[in-house]
Amino acid sequence: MASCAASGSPAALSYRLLRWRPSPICRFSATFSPPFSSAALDRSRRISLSAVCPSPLRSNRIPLPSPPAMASDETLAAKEKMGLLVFDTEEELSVSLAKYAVELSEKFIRERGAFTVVLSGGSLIKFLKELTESPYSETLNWAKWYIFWVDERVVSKDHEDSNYKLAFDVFLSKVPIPPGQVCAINDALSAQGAAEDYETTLKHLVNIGVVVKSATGYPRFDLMLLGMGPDGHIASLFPSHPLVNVTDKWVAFIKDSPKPPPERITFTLPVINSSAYVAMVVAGAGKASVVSKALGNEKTTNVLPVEMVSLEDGELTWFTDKAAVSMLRDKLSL
Ligand SMILES: O=C1O[C@H](COP(=O)(O)O)[C@@H](O)[C@H](O)[C@H]1O
Repeated sequence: MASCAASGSPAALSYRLLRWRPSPICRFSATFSPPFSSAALDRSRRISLSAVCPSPLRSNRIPLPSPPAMASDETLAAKEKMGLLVFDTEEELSVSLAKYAVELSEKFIRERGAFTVVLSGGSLIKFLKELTESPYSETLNWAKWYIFWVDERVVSKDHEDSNYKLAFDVFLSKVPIPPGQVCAINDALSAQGAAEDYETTLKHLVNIGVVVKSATGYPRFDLMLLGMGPDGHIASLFPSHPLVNVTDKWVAFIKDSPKPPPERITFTLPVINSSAYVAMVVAGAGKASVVSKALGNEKTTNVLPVEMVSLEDGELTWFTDKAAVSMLRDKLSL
């Protein structure tokens, strides 16, 4: 079994009694014309907000460009629900991401007594460091957090390639989330076995109400923290790989990942798209051209996995830095 023991804990069982009621999704309704900005926005261009939506969840979001005339209704709807935040520095990005996570943590714990958070590996993890420091390290209700991975490399948990190890070293070892609520893969299994086992664990957590079930029957995580590779991959869903089309599984496995190591497990796209909130955390010039393709308004035929993120009933926010949006900036005249 995947290593989280939440299934047996009394705390987890008590969630069975709680009913999920969808909370109002924060929509970005205010508009402002950027000067291209960043953390300065955080301080000086804060948009006044309605009471239902605390600030970092929707402030400072730069409206994305209008989709092409040929765009489908789905694309249009997805873009309407997207927001883009641009920061001068990675430090400022981390601070804003921490505030965002804190507000969502408070919201979900208040509403249903638990907060389910899905991590990626890679560069995303360094942006969580802020959460391990004061004041968040002391004030957050870590006992109610449940941690999952959107993808994992099929290696032992102490291997340098392990997404679990990366998250543990930088984040999890520094905050008091109960170990039984950290759902890592069973690293003794094959790729297929680990994917099936992780899905079984998720199904159990859905059954006992720790993880919410979406209207379409997939697990609906409260917050998914995604990274994006320079090729436009998210999780272990790679461009042109058949895994991007899988809809009959929650967790799939791959043995020919173009990025090493080759064996991995990954949430499928419908699980990602069932999330309540997704933060797409992308920094650095190496990702500028893919950011430009994903967020620009040109019509292209080769749709990248990152462009397939289109939440059913949730809110997607891009947390970026200036370097990552450098090519988009020209297109948008920011
Ligand atoms: O292999 C992976 O890559 C992506 C992107 O990583 P990054 O270092 O370019 O941000 C990551 O999101 C994923 O979890 C990981 O397994």
